[in-house]
Amino acid sequence: MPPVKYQRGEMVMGRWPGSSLYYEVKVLGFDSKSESYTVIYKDGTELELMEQDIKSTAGFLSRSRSRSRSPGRRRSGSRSPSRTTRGSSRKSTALGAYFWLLFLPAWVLFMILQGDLEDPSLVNAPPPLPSLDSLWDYQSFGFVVLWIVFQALLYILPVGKLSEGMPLRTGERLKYRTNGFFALMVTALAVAIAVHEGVDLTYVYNNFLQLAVAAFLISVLLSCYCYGHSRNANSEQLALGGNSGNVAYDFFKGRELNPRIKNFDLKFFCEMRPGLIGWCLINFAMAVTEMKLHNLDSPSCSMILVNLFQLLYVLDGLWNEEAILTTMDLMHDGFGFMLAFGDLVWVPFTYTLQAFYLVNHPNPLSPPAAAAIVLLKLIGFYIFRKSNSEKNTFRKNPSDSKLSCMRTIPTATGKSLLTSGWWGVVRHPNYLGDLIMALSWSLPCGFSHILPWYYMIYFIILLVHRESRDMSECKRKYGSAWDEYCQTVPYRIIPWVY
Ligand SMILES: NC(=O)C1=CN([C@@H]2O[C@H](COP(=O)(O)OP(=O)(O)OC[C@H]3O[C@@H](n4cnc5c(N)ncnc54)[C@H](OP(=O)(O)O)[C@@H]3O)[C@@H](O)[C@H]2O)C=CC1
Ligand SMILES: CC(C)CCC[C@@H](C)[C@H]1CC=C2C3=C(CC[C@@]21C)[C@@]1(C)CC[C@H](O)C(C)(C)[C@@H]1CC3
Repeated sequence: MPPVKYQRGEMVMGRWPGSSLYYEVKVLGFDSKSESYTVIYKDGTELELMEQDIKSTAGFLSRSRSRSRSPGRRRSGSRSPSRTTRGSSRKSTALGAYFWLLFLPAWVLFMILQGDLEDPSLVNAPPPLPSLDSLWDYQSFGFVVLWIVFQALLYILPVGKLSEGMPLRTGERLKYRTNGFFALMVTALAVAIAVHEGVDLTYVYNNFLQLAVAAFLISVLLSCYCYGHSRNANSEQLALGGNSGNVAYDFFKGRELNPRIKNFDLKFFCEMRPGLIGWCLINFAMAVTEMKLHNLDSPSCSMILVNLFQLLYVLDGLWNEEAILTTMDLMHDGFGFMLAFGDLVWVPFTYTLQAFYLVNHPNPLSPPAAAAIVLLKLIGFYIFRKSNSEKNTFRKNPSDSKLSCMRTIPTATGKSLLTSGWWGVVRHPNYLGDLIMALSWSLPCGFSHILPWYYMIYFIILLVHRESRDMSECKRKYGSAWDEYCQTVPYRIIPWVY
């Protein structure tokens, strides 16, 4: 056996995988079987490196001093060592951010205006633009602020469990008040009382655009606040992806991983409360509007299905609120415009488009068609729930007795990867279940227009992109163990297809 060149605890220069950049790392150990060193970077990333990817610090520094930044502080897009490539990739990253900052709000505006048309066919696109002053309404803004404050009050109530998040780079675990289900129940009660007292929910349908504009303004203010807040954050509190140094890009992606006002976690709150619960309230308001507009005694079958399916999705998310703590957004993404806008505008005002569409575009369903759609929803829900629960239980306690018969692959980080159960079928079984459910949400709206299929199309793009992002992230984290997992489980989302 060759002698071990670098000793445990020694500071050396480690090559960042896939690049020719070297950073200062600490040697944690040597595995004689794979002949690789486990090293830890300054930002807490642990990787396995071969000897040829390591250089002694003394020899290296004399040659190049300037390359010793930790990867966490690297400019994004700087994987290539060449200056010109770095410059141009930073420029395109910034351009991309400007594009999304303009495109996303414009897209929501387009969808709402298009959905409002009597015939929302693409041949009638683009819809006429409303006047600027008709977009702003004090009352709508007031309602949105009230809604968020109400949800924030429910969130801080000392009711429900205090759950621990995944360990941060510092090893610290943040605490989260997981009382989302309670918040939904109290909100449902408050809405029931309001309707009983004569509050007219058709207001939501009639002022849908103004409410969306108000939520958009709040998301912009919130993103600005978070960007400012991140200026006081230390490097360990910053997300790995949102610190390129380019203002537009960092504003969009979010610099700080877990911005908090005392114990109030802005990312967790926004992702799980105002938008998600607002989605159910808006759907319900659409059902009420449909009844009023068409003089119905009850909402149409399609409207009931869309309402119940999406309500089940939100109920499930809030019931298993703790599981969000092991998702990519909570563990890795910064909180910036993308998530603030996504949570406060995108979710409540575009995920409700099917219900919004059905108000003026009824689609009668035969009982067998309705039964088939319900069955599809249940299959999707089963796969989604089982796979998310398997992963969450495993991440919380890998030796949980419920998982004793599961096969796993160990990784250098100490975490293992599940290779049986749903995670042995495809690499993202939770996405598969989610996509089947998305299909069941669009089917009740029929095939006359593409608008109610928008969610399905968007969701395929989102999840395919998320999957490849997660793949690179896992490859970075787990190295060869991830390759082994990919060989064992060759399909990404759909068995034998993709
Ligand atoms: N309705 C909507 O708009 C959206 C819904 N979603 C849903 O949210 C849920 C969460 O999604 P998301 O955060 O994207 O991804 P996942 O919940 O799938 O989390 C991915 C992480 O899981 C861990 N992991 C991957 N493979 C394995 C394995 N074999 N064994 C154990 N752990 C593994 C890795 O993290 P690590 O190893 O570090 O623990 C990986 O980074 C999904 O159900 C998705 O469908 C997502 C986006 C939008
Ligand atoms: C604006 C962009 C184009 C896209 C923004 C994406 C966000 C809207 C989504 C990113 C991950 C999400 C999750 C849920 C809602 C949508 C966002 C915020 C989720 C809370 C929905 C309910 C589920 O049960 C869940 C698993 C808890 C979801 C977690 C991810």
